[in-house]
Amino acid sequence: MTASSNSLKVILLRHGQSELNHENIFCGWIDARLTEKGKVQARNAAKLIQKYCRENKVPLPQVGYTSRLLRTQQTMEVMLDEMGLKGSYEVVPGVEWDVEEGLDGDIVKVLQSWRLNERHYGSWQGQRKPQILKEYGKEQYMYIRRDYWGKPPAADLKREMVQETNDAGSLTGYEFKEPNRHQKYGLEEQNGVELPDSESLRDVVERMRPFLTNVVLEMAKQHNLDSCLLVGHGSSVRSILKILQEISDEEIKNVDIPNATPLVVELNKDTFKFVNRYYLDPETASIDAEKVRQEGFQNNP
Ligand SMILES: O=C(O)[C@H](O)COP(=O)(O)O
Repeated sequence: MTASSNSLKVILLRHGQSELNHENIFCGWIDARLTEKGKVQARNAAKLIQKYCRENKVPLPQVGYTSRLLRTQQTMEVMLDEMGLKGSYEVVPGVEWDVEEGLDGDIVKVLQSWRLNERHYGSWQGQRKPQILKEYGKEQYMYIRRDYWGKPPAADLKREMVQETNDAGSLTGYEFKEPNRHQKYGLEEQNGVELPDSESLRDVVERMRPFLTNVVLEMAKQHNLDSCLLVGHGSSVRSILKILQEISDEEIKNVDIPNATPLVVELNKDTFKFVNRYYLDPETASIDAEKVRQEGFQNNP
């Protein structure tokens, strides 16, 4: 794909396959790690980005973004390693960042925000998708997974989520639980951030928008960036696309995001208006996106 000149290339991708993706279990804010396949996917994504940047004379990203969840950080680490780059990681608890801070040419500044986290899947987190499908039926299952307003039942934070140090088995029948929030999100708590116990896609768009506007696009403007690299999740990438491309509430229902295939969103450098969007491996993306949509309807992938 030939990039248009003088546009900002937001290189977006969902993390590589995680342990829970592999098990067909709803993950959300559970801090799953990448599988070996997920790491290989991340390495391949880096090679696609290097090829794209070389062929289009686009500088490799100087700024990167991940969520606060391990699977996006691991994906970023593998990709930067593959590109021969070093990353300097910093958590941004709010929606302000000193965009005038200089960039070090040899180091990629990687900002990490809870606002890039996957949607919170509420009480569905840790549950097997085929089981939830059976319990809720196809219509409700897909409404909650893909409709803009679909929202899972809230997690009982008093039980599933506070993972004490000696977590002797699950009190809720869950095999997996979120990490203890006071440990994982201490910075956010100190900044008075209220973290969710269940989210619709709309909720994700609302918490994503200020970070995109005040940090991601401001950084691009301040440093006249040609590209930036953002590693998110299925629903957080859908939210970013909805905002940048102004996709309707109806149309976003049909968007599924595959693991680890880079998606370039080109924006006008002056107005940040949407110009174009394309996968760097469209065939693989189309096949894998359909597999994502079908999760739960078949046994483990
Ligand atoms: O959090 C997860 O389990 C997945 O990223 C959600 O996947 P889905 O929204 O495609 O079911």
